[in-house]
Amino acid sequence: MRRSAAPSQVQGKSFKKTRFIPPGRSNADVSKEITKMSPDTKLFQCAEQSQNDPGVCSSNPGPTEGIPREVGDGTRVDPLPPVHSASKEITESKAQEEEASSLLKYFSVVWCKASKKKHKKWEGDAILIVKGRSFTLKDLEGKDIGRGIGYKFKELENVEEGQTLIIGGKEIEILGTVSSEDFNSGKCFQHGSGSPTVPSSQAARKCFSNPFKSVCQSTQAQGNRQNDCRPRHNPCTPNALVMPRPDENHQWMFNRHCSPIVDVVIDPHLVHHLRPHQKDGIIFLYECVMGMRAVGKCGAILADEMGLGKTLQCISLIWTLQCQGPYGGKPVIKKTLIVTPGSLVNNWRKEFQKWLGSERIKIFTVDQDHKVEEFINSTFHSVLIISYEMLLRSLDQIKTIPFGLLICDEGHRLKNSSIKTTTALSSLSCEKRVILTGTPVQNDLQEFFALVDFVNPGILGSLSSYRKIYEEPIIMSREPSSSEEERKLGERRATELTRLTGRFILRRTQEVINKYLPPKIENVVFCRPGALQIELYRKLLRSQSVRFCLQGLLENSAHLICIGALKKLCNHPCLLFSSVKGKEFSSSREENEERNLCQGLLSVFPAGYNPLQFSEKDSGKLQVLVKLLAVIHELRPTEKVILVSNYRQTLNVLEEVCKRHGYACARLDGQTPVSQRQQIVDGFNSKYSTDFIFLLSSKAGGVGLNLIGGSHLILYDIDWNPATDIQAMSRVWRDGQKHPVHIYRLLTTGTIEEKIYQRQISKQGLSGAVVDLTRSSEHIQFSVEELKNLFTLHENSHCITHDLLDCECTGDKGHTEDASEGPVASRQCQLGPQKSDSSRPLSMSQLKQWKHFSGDHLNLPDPFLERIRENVSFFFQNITNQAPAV
Ligand SMILES: Nc1ncnc2c1ncn2[C@@H]1O[C@H](COP(=O)(O)OP(=O)(O)OP(=O)(O)O)[C@@H](O)[C@H]1O
Ligand SMILES: [Mg+2]
Repeated sequence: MRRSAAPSQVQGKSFKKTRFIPPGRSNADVSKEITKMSPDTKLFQCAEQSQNDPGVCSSNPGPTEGIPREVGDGTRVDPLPPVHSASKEITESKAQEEEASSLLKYFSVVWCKASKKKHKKWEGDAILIVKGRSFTLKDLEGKDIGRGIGYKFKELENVEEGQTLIIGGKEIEILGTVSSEDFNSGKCFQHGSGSPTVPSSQAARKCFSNPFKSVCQSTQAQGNRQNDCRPRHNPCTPNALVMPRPDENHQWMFNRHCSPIVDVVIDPHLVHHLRPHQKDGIIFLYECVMGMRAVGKCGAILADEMGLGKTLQCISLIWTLQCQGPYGGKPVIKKTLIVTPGSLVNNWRKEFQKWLGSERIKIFTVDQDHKVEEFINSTFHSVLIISYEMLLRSLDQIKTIPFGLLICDEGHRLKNSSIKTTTALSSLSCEKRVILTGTPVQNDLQEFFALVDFVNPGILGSLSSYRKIYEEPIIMSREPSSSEEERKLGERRATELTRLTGRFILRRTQEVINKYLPPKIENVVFCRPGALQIELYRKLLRSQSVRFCLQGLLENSAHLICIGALKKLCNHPCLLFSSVKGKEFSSSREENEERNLCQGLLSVFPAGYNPLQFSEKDSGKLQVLVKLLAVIHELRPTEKVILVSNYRQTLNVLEEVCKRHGYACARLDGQTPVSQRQQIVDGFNSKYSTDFIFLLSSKAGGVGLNLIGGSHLILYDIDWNPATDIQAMSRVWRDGQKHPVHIYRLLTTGTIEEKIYQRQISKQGLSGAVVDLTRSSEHIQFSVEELKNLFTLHENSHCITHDLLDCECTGDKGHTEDASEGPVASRQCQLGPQKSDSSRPLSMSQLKQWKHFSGDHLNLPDPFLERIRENVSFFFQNITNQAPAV
């Protein structure tokens, strides 16, 4: 050991007698500290040579003094300490050198600035990493707060528990060793995140075998309390769903008045309806919000796939917590706040009514006529349902209400901690927070942090520590250039992050309810473009704007205008015509550019063309649509159709088609007042409805709606973002649907629509992180190569998507690729490989396994497809659940 560097020699005797008052220790410990400090206190040199201990550096001059060096990550290190004489260095054995390089130890330490002050306090915890002949000191946020290299192996090897050292101007005390397992997983950095007090709900449930025996023992002492502490529902009935009882830790923390423990039992009226996964989900939610899964944290993320009944699970939780509690039977909460997209406010009310009737619980929904004040003044309403928009407007009032539980429906919108809504909701004092989302939450590590930190603030530390401890190592490990060591560290950190957050995130996939659902027949239909469409398409591709785009000469969003024009043309040429005719006086730059682009096309339209009297023959897809509607109407007169487009103008065209053919229709788009939306949905779902068609703008109202009144869903156009389409498709194939569900995705053969579809299902589209409803196409970047591909019309192919699949068939035999051909490609979650997930977009190789036929195929297996074949060049079809009797 370097005696020359001992504090007694460097800093004089006063330092030797330094008295520490470490946080949380009694004065009795101080004498021990002193003994530890001297003479064994070791002095190390470090990167963070503090200004106030110059003596450390200069006390022992040596050969390398004054030459700054760099450590691995480029950090400049102060001059190496003159630790040993040159001759000693030379005599160090080679074997020792080798030993040194394999030395790797981790210690938990406390630290404070080294000073001569009498009364010092430890300033924080840290992790000391001793590696080879160097050390690094990291705070619990993962930040380096000290480092140094070039020590003698022996010095570092002998570091042990209880020692007090000075390194880089910091005084540290070694508290204990940290296993490499705990370091690699990042566990040693976790503070305050708590560990599960209940390992699993299964284990917890075991202790219920005889609830009356141990629970609520009616001793004399409990006397009058006996009646209060009986479970609200009998936990002994065969189907009783009993919540896990709190363990001793929980009781110690929350049962301050030593009330008797009472079983919390879900209302049998609800249990009767619950699916098995919903029962598990309710136990999960209960454990989370009661703080039984992570000490001191009461949040949960329920990320079940769309249609799994997240609403019912929450209603069960609310109803239970508002009436019952484990301590003396006292209700855990009094009031609940549910925040949801505007179009779902009334859906929530309906679901409450559906499952609990109107007497058990009083719901208050905020709208134009019903303000938050009414809820504040009401004594009998206990649940407030409000839209995100209204919440922002009434935040000050909402803050005054002591909500016990906060539920954020479609909560993936809180993924950005800096947006207004997240800030507003975070400012509420309510600790029990639940996020509901059907969208996977683990695809982006920063968004993941925001959601987790919202429900359980601080559980992953600060954002900067999260980045250092999890995000950076995980991302680094996925770089092709990462070392073996980096790869392993990243994997371990990812595993640990999953373990840590897995306690309060639950996701189940569609498969769990498949058996309760009717068959689903999905079709991708490639429609031949009409003659006018082809002519206009060619002309558009030859336009100056497109040529400039391909030469990279146009700025900003010019390519988006060209893409927009092509998409309109695919829907119907009349939409292009209207872009010129309807907008002569537009002041917006985009509209002007679009008008200029389309102006040159007018000569292609027949003289006297009137867009309002459009012909169905001018659009391949519209022709297919008209025939499809006719055959559904004819073969399934009692069934109804949802017709989806992303554009209001297209919905206008489709509405006009409905009128022409005498089909009654309902419509919901971005302009439909929020207050009317549920009524429109209910009207359509009702068996008394005379509407045959529901026109839906997927962007406006797709999320969360139940449109089980319809069993045929036609996606008229395609969005860049597969999540938009997946959301729309999930509206019909869900609990309550009685008929086999038919889904038709219409694409115009050889055009940009096929390219968008390919992008949706190819790796490129997926790695662009578009599996997310809140991302819009404006953020998609295109290379010139990609634009060239987008701006090409393939006139001679039946289906360029099929051509890309490398499938050997010619589309004439109803070909299906052997499903055993290999693993199906899917997007990797940043936390590691995921289970199959039906809300993820289809991949190319999955598509290859679908049945596929060319339009010329002789025996189409489906009467609906048979009727439209004349205008169709290719079909893909996939049937989930058993084959329907079509
Ligand atoms: N156990 C059940 N039995 C019958 N119907 C159910 C059951 N659970 C839920 N449902 C019904 O299933 C439909 C879908 O439920 P819900 O709207 O809660 O889905 P979700 O999980 O919120 O989906 P999304 O992510 O699309 O919002 C609703 O009509 C609901 O009433
Ligand atoms: Mg929902």
